Amino acid sequence: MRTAYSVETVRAAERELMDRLPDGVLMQRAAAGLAAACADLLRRRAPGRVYGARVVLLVGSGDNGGDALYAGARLARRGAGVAAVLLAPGRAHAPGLTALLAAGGRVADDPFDATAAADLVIDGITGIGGRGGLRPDAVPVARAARGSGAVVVAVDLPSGVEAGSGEVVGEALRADATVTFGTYKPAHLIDPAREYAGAVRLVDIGLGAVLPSVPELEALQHADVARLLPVPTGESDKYRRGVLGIVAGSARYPGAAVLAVAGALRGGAGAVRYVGPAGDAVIARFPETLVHTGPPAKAGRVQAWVVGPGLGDEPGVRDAVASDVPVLIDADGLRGLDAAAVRARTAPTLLTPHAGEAAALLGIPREEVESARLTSVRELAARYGATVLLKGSTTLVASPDTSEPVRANATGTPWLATAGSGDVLSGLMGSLLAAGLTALDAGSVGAYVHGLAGRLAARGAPTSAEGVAASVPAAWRDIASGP
Ligand SMILES: NC(=O)C1=CN([C@@H]2O[C@H](COP(=O)(O)OP(=O)(O)OC[C@H]3O[C@@H](n4cnc5c(N)ncnc54)[C@H](OP(=O)(O)O)[C@@H]3O)[C@@H](O)[C@H]2O)[C@@H](O)CC1
Ligand SMILES: [K+]
Repeated sequence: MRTAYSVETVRAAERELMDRLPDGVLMQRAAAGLAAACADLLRRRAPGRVYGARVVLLVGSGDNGGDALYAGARLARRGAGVAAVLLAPGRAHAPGLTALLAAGGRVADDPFDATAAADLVIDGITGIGGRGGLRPDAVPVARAARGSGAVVVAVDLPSGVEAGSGEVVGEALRADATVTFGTYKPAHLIDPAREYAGAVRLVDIGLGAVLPSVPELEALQHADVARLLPVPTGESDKYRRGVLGIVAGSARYPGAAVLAVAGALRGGAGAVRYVGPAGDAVIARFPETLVHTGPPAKAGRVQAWVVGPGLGDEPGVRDAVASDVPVLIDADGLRGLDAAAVRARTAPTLLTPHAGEAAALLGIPREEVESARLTSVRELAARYGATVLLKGSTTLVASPDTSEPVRANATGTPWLATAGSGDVLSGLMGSLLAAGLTALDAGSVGAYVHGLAGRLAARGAPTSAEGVAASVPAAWRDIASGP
């Protein structure tokens, strides 16, 4: 599990730890880890060593620049040629600068000449103290660094991203790798910032001992998902594995029903009951489906419902919402959803909007959701008293219980942005709900498996929703077989 804490929590923990340690110890730990990571990266590039490599430090006015200066001093002591570009010359971290100069480093005469010749650039412009994207004076230098062909290593965070939300307002410096300290921050797990960070390495500075036990955000990894995937036992029959009811499809969109059923069957449901007007299309593709044409309430026993994919104006949402089993509501099911009725439910509810649907539910413009995804998913969960999965390049899943961390999933691929892929995801998560996973687990495990299936189906080329569904077993096997 990767866990992330808010900037406020990180700062409080750092204060507590600093009180127990001699001055400067934390920054030295950070700089040592940063220098070691940079040395690794230099060794992987021609000429394959630290000695003689050209390293440029981009140094802002805070401690993030201090980390860069001390790491630069360590690399200079190992024979690298280190030049510091001071973006706020009078305010650069003074002891760090002294250490760099004492180790044989220098201040760059011209930032553009220095970056053009660099093998490696260490971005120490801003870390958790940065606000509002790169400032205008930093932008040309950052662009020159990015365009230089040097490896760019971000200190703690790519400068210009919002540490606590993963937003990027204005310009940020895209890194090949990021070295962070003590704990991940939300920006390492949430797009678009996550994407700016490149490969993230976490350096232990002893913060774990003083961080609260519950993080703000977490991202499941293979081993976590493997533990949560339902596995049938000798005693399992179809009811124990979970019967999922699906209310989906319409005369106009029969395919959505077929794809939701495809996702559900690959998600391990013991049986799938389909309710709606697309029964013929469903049976033609999946003859094992139990088809029902009346209202959902009369369809027979299920352990969970999925309602909404391709539903158009077909009825059925109210029946599912009124049921006493877990319900997943997606797509057309979310239109005009009655918040009071959802809040009154006694069994778990999982809402799975994309940004546009989330915006409609919140009554705000889509761009506002896109730019504040963490806040939006939490707000929706609170308003509806439901678990909410907000789709996107990083999917976020929030429980209405605010003591639970929000889950972030980044296994997806842009190739998943294809018609019907969301219908497959609904069925898959519905199966997991029917198998007894909590809404938070069903949402985050479903998103993880679906994202991986998308990658396996695409392998760098376009794929279809059917292809994604067909790749779910391979993704499942990959996860279950361990790291
Ligand atoms: N605390 C610890 O124990 C440890 C902390 N560590 C390290 O400290 C970092 C946090 O340091 P920090 O708090 O000094 O803030 P930091 O990220 O350097 O930036 C703030 C400075 O930048 C400025 N500035 C703001 N926005 C800007 C912008 N858009 N563009 C340009 N400039 C901007 C702002 O100045 P001002 O607004 O006054 O002009 C302010 O001076 C953390 O990320 C980690 O790397 C590690 O050593 C481990 C131990
Ligand atoms: K940085």
